Amino acid sequence: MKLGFIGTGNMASAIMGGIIGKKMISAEEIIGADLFAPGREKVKEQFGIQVTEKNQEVVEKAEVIILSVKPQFYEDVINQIKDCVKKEQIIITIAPGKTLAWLAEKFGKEVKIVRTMPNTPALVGEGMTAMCPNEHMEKEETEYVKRLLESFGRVEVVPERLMDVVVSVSGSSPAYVFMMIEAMADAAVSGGMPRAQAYQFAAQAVYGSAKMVLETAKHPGELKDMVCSPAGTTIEAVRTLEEMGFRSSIIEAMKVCEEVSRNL
Ligand SMILES: NC(=O)C1=CN([C@@H]2O[C@H](COP(=O)(O)OP(=O)(O)OC[C@H]3O[C@@H](n4cnc5c(N)ncnc54)[C@H](O)[C@@H]3O)[C@@H](O)[C@H]2O)C=CC1
Ligand SMILES: O=C(O)[C@@H]1CCC=N1
Repeated sequence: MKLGFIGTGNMASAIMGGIIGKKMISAEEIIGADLFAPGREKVKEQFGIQVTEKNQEVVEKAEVIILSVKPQFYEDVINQIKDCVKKEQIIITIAPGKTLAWLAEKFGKEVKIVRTMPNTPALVGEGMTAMCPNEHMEKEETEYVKRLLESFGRVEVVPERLMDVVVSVSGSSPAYVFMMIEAMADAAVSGGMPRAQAYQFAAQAVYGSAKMVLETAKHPGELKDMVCSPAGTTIEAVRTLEEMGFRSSIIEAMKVCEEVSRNL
């Protein structure tokens, strides 16, 4: 087995979908453990991976292990597996707030760890992941993990101090973007557009706008100005958004998100 997951919920499924979809690792070489039987069966059926109820079995069989349980369960899981983890295995963490220092203390021995923060667009190969290897990772091992993570989107190695910011700007942000798409579609429905069509229009507009930011390297403000014709429709929408605190509500929400991550 090349890859193992402890916890086969939303984020693990998104990563599995991305990795298998890009043929980076085949489903037969992936094993996942979950306490919850229907959760295990779901990924077995959806992706064709091997599943087990025993976390230790994942550690016995996999070369790279992703700890994909909620942060609150990290300590229990680490206590369960730490004695079976071998020196050459690589542990990837995806939980907010769980620092490399905390992880090292909980494992209590030399373990290769890469702290990461992915996001659910991994499922469609458009994830954004930050990674931060510990001191026991060799250069080639870090490169291998980076390639693995790149199979489901973009990856950046960042200093660990930025990890809580990453949670708010990319780990959690798909939720805010989905809310915006939902709200945009609701307004379009209110204007008479059928709902399915409204989601398509709203989502494609968000997707295309994001692509413009990434591909033109222009300042987002300049791209916004390009849409606003004098005395036109858009500038009135922009004025209303400013009046309703659109940008400050996003900034404030993200500061709270960052703070929660720091304290988990
Ligand atoms: N959902 C997201 O968008 C993102 C989640 N994350 C992180 O990913 C991790 C997992 O989050 P989700 O997938 O959203 O949660 P989830 O609740 O969908 O999945 C967690 C899974 O772990 C299982 N589980 C709980 N205790 C276990 C144990 N002791 N042994 C084995 N399995 C156990 C649960 O049954 C569940 O299926 C969390 O640390 C979260 O912060 C990181 C980035 C994005
Ligand atoms: O909500 C959470 O705690 C996780 C971390 C980033 C996205 N979801």
